[in-house]
Parts: sequence; structure tokens; C-alpha cells
Amino acid sequence: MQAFTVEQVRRLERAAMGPQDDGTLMQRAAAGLAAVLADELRTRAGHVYGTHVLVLVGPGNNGGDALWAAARLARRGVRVDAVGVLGTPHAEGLAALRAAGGRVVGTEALAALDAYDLAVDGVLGIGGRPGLPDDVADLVGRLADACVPVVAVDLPSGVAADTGAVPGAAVSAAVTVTFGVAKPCHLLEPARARTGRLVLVDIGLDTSAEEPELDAWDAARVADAWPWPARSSDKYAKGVVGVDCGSETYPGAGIMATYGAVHGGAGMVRFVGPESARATITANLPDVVFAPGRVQAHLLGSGWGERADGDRAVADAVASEVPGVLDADGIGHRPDRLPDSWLLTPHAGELARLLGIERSEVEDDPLAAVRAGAGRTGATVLLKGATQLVARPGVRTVEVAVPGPSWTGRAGSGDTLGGLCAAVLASGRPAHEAAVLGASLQAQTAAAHPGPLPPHVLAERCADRLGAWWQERHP
Ligand SMILES: NC(=O)C1=CN([C@@H]2O[C@H](COP(=O)(O)OP(=O)(O)OC[C@H]3O[C@@H](n4cnc5c(N)ncnc54)[C@H](O)[C@@H]3O)[C@@H](O)[C@H]2O)[C@@H](O)CC1
Ligand SMILES: [K+]
Repeated sequence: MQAFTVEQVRRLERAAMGPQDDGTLMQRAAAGLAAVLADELRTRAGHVYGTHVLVLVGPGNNGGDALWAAARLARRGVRVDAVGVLGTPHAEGLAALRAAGGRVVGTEALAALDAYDLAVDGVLGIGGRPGLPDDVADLVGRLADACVPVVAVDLPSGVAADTGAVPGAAVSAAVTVTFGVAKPCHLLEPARARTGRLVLVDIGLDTSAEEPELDAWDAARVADAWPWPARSSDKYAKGVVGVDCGSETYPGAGIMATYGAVHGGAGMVRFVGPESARATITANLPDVVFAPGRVQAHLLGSGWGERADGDRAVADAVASEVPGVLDADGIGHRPDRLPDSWLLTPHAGELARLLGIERSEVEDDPLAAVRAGAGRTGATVLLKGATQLVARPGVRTVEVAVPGPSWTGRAGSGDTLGGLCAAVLASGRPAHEAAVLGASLQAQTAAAHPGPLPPHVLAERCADRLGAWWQERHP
């Protein structure tokens, strides 16, 4: 699924509308919205006729969509109460709702909130500034307390459309009905969690001339794109990963990185990390070799801690003209510029350090930060976290890995993730694909095996996940 910024959406809508807005797009939006609302009522209440719906109406076209859709419901026998919560509601929409028999009421005249089967959030759309005025936030909070499910129009009011930030009060929707294209807030945490189920209504926008802001992968695309070995693939075709991770202080990072590379399907893994990790690796992964030699992807940096020869280790790996993954402490040892065949895998704190900004700035606008990371270093960057973003230097579109459960975020997960990405990289795939595939595999595996599994056990399950996908594709 692709997402486009507010500025792009405005451009797309203008192109579809022509010189004069004759209301056609709003009618398409309202028709699609009304159909989803009717489906929700049927699912939740068992019928449409006679149900009771509350519509929260803001001052812009988002409220207009909600009012026109509510008019359609009112004509089908739904009892609609609309309440203007901000400014002056869309005049034609209001007239249409009244003509269809809907009530327009003040907040003081609302029925007991638990009498409503559904609420429609038509407060703010893509013209909204993040946050909600206190009285609106209060009503939204009382609806949540009364367990009234909310269908958001275009986006949950209060979230930042372009960044997914939720700096103040915002609606939490069960369903969000968006028009034409998805917006970044639908795909980026924390706004994504407030979006609920996302339904896209076609209003006839032609996106072919716009480069998307985001390109979000789904599980089927990951499975299709995985570098499945051909019948004739030997270990070198699958790829050899050279792991230089861990330290005497953090031997576990070297072990977990190796688990990732092995279970991500590398043809061979050479471990050149610390002595302290080798006995455990041999005992658990006897296929790993310790002799230096040919590799097709490097994996460096996880668990290095302070490493005196870190600059040299990274420089030598880059000079070998083989791609690589540079993680954690290794990122601080990067040369000024890296080729885009190299993948950096920072979390928010490491990316902030790289950019010389506060961690909170990365968290507030991860999209801008991950792009800046790629621009600054020349490398491909995977920003780890609740939403995992992949940016390439010189490429506008940021890719979004398939999300997983929050169990995955724990010590060591990043080490195994680096290994998974390095395994894909060694097979000859470009760094951005290695990043999306590795991150998505780990997330999908965690989703299929919920629970707080230690990262090396989750890495083993990744191999099971790959095996299941393989069997589906090679029956
Ligand atoms: N432009 C188009 O052709 C279409 C637009 N559509 C709808 O129109 C929406 C965008 O409409 P608008 O541009 O009117 O924008 P909004 O409906 O988002 O509302 C913007 C208005 O709200 C006020 N406002 C913004 N943030 C506020 C805040 N935090 N507190 C108080 N007031 C605030 C602004 O001053 C402005 O008056 C879309 O999200 C979509 O729902 C759809 O009908 C499809 C077609
Ligand atoms: K809304």
C-alpha cells in the first residue's frame, strides 16, 4: 500500500476535480463512507434500519463528507444525531442531513452516549492541525468510556497526517475510511494504532504522476520477494555472511547475530567475532565456520561496545567492495560516506546520534530522520522501532516493513535482525530489499508465534516461517 502527503493529496484532488469543485469528489467520498457505515451497523447491531448514529462534525470538508454520508444513512432509516463541535459545519451537508430527517443537536441535547450504535468522526481531515480542543477531546473521551465504536472519516482527528505523530488528544477509531489514497498517518505509529481497520474508498484519483511518500509491504509481497534458492543454488548462490559482532563484554550479540544469519537462509556463515562467543556458537550452530575467507555480505557492529580498531574493521569491510550491514556500535565507526549497498540499522537513539539531534526529534518525525540518515551517510538506512522504515539516498519513497507485535522489541532483537538482513544481502539483493525482507520476516514470525520469545529462539522460528512460505510456493 502506498501513502501520499497532504500536499500530494491536494494536488491529486485538484487534478481530478478540474478547475471547478462541483462536489463530485465529496459525493464519491460520502457514498463510499455511507456504505462502510452501513456494513459496520449490520455487523455490530445486526441491521441498519433503526440504529442510532452520532456524527461529530468539524468546520471543513471532512465534516462535509460525514454529513453527506449521514444523510444517506438517514434515508435508510438510521436515527442520526449530528453535533457541530468546531466552527461552522459544511452548509450543504447540513441541509442534506436535515432534509433526510437527521437531527442537528448541541452537545447538551445528546442522548446518553451508550445509546449510540456508532459514532462518526468528521471533526478534522487532512486540513487538521494535530491535537483537539479540550471540549472535543472530552466528548471523544466520553464516547470511548461508553464503548461506542468510532468510524473516522479520512483519518482519526487529532493525529498529524504527514508524520503519524500524536502530540495531543486524538480519536481512536475502530475503522478509518480514507479517500483515494492512504496518508502517512495510516501507516506510521503512533497514529497507526488509532486508525483501526483501514478502508480505502476509490474517488478516482490518478496517482501515476506522483512518487509515493511511503510504500508499505504486506506479508504476501514479502513471501513473493524472498530470495528463494533455485534447485541448482549452492552455498555461494545463497550467499556467505561474514559476522564480526559481539565483544568480550557482549558475546551474546555475536551469537544472536549469527543465529539471524543462519536462520535467514545464508548459504554459509563465517564468524570472525570474539573468542568468548565461539564455544556457544559451535555447540548450537555447528555449521558456522571460524576461518576467515570469502564472504558476500558483512555484518558488523552489534555488541561491539568500545572497540579500539572499529574504524579499521569497518573501513576494511567497505574496501572489500562487498555489501554489508552496520549495526549498533559499529555505526559510530562508519567512514564519511558509504555506498548505498551498505545498510545501517540504527534504532531511534542511534539515528539521533548519527544526525546530531535529540532522540525525541527522531521519534516525532521518523520519516524525515530516516531520510536524513540516508542522505547524510550515502547508505541505505533501516530505522528500527514500532514502525520500521527503510530509506535510500536520492529516493523519495520510504519503504515500510510489515509490522509485528511489540514483543519483538527487546535486547538482542536488533542483533538477530541484522543477521536476517545480512543473509538476504548475501544472496545478492539490494540493501533496501534486504532491510524490508529481514525486518518483515522477523515481525511476521513474531506475529505467528506470539509471546516473549528470546531473539535467538525467534530467529529459529524465522526459519520455520520461511519453510511454511516455501511449502506454500513449492507444493
Ligand atoms: N478536497 C477534496 O476534493 C476532497 C476532500 N475531502 C475531505 O475533505 C477533507 C479536507 O477538508 P478541509 O481542507 O476542509 O480540512 P478539514 O476538514 O480537515 O478542516 C480544516 C478546518 O479545521 C480547522 N482546524 C484545523 N485543525 C484544527 C484544530 N486542531 N482545532 C480547531 N480547528 C482546526 C482549520 O482552521 C480549517 O478551518 C479531507 O480530509 C476529506 O475528508 C473529500 O471530500 C474528498 C474530496
Ligand atoms: K476525521
